[in-house]
Amino acid sequence: MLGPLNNLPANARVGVVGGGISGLTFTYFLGKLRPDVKITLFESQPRTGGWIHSFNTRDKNGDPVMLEQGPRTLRGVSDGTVLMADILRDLKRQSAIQYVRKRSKANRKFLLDPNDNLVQVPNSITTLIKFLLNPLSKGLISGFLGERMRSAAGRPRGDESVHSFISRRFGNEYVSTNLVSAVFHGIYADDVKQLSARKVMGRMVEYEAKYGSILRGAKKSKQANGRQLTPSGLTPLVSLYQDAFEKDKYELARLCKDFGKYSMIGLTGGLETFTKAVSQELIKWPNVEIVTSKKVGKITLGKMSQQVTVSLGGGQISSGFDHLRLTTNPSSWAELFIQESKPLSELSNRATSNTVLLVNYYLPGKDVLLKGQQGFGYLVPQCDENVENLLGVIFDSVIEKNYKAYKPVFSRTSFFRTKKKKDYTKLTIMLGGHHLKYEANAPSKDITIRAAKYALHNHLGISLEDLEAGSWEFVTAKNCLPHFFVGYNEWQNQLESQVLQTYKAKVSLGGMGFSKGPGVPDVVTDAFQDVLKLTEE
Ligand SMILES: Cc1cc2nc3c(=O)[nH]c(=O)nc-3n(C[C@H](O)[C@H](O)[C@H](O)COP(=O)(O)OP(=O)(O)OC[C@H]3O[C@@H](n4cnc5c(N)ncnc54)[C@H](O)[C@@H]3O)c2cc1C
Ligand SMILES: C=CC1=C(C)c2cc3[nH]c(cc4nc(cc5[nH]c(cc1n2)c(C)c5CCC(=O)O)C(CCC(=O)O)=C4C)c(C)c3C=C
Repeated sequence: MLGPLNNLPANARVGVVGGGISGLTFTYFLGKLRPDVKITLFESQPRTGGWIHSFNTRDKNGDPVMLEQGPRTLRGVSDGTVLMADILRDLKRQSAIQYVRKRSKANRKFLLDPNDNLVQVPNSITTLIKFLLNPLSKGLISGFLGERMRSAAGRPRGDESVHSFISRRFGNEYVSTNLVSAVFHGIYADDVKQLSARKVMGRMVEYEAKYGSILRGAKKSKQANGRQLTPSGLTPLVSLYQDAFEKDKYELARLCKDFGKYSMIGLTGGLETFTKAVSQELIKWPNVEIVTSKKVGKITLGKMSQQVTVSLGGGQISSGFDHLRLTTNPSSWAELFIQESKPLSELSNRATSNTVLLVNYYLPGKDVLLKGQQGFGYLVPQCDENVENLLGVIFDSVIEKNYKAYKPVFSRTSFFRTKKKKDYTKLTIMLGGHHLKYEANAPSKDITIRAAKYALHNHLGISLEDLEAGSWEFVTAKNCLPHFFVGYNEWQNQLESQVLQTYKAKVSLGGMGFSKGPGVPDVVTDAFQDVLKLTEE
């Protein structure tokens, strides 16, 4: 949240809407910094964790298997990841942390070319040559060579789409539709022609505004900044965290240094290991109450008391909050604000979101991915014909097999060799996203699994026999990602200021739609920053 927030009075009551990682970490930071504050967290589902869902099931042989039905990895170079690792250490769960090295096979990413072949995103001279020879690279060399010379005069005053921005800077539309669109499928499940350049590539937009070119800006800012660390080896935000919680500087500096070297971080048992550990901790705290299976409805502000009330369905209400934190998807807020302010509710109506169809495939006893296919997974650009509405496929088994256990120097290492696990294939096929906007209803489970099989057979050459021999799971992640439309930042500022005004700075906005980015580390950082604002003296 960009705006200022009121300081919490002593013994204040705070409500938190949403028990995903945003709501849980907000509650954790606040409950720890201010034990006098009584916090109630409301979650509409029977479980906490939100989109973080490591689903424990059994394969066809009855053996246990964990399938990620949401996020699975965290950026290494990220303050939020450092904060999460430190929380795990506090909860004595740091042994769950694992990482992927930058040079690991699991860090190889592929794109699907128009002939349904995988082409590797370059990480060496050989892969660069292959990549440049692929039809997907059309316009890339000329685009790059001319980028510095290309005038910024056509720059619009306001926002524009990612497609428009990239096409202007690279002097053709191919770079956007063939390459950039694939990357944005793998973060926002969205269409480059509908995504806000300012929201999702703000830094590049700033480079153009300041230096007239993305490449010139990137060079200048690299020379100027690098990764900024304080003299103690902490980033500015981790330094604030260290100060707020009186943490050991050296241990945090070690995390910042180590994680900066890793391409991604995961957790044994899946990312839900984190949200479960935090939930289990919070239920022990006397100042925290977690209320599950309760959907927050309308939010109102008492005229006399100036305290916030929420309705919980069936005529139930919960009142007397000095502050309410919203961490849910902005596309559901119009109905929350309707009773307090119609204009605010109407403004919220502008928010929409994307739905992802998620299919998990698990085959025990065999790795069906070829040697050249071993990597993180592949993404599908918008230029591909793509009858399946595929966004991309993640190769979970490759990631899992290439994880290394994170062992800080001061922890004890095991001298016992771990037993070699049996081979297997685990893939997550992600479909839908913006492609679904043109369909009246999301396709059924059967149709979606059939589309996933078709894609795996055609793109990876997996035999129909192996596909039939595996276990299949399907989940519709309905409205799981905010749609960052052109003009989003302006809308966000407007909505924030109207919320602050309407609810007298007693309601704050967090979660994916209001953090710096949509990733797990971003929402955790955002939760911490807003807790600081509420508790600063
Ligand atoms: C398919 C997919 C893959 C992803 N992959 C990655 C990845 O690899 N790396 C990464 O960093 N990020 C990834 N993300 C993003 C990541 O999932 C989010 O950053 C994170 O889960 C956001 O957490 P949250 O708490 O803000 O929101 P949510 O997880 O959406 O939690 C919100 C909670 O609020 C509850 N709720 C909703 N309405 C109400 C109401 N009215 N009253 C009470 N409760 C309510 C919901 O049930 C939910 O539990 C991915 C997202 C998706 C969908
Ligand atoms: C290469 C295959 C990938 C597919 C398929 C994919 C699908 C997918 N991802 C999201 C949402 C997010 N992904 C994020 C990070 C991320 N995703 C991939 C690759 C694929 N994603 C990589 C290599 C990474 C970076 C590594 C990591 O940070 O984990 C993020 C976080 C972005 C951030 O800034 O931190 C999100 C969010 C969706 C919705 C999706 C469905 C198609």
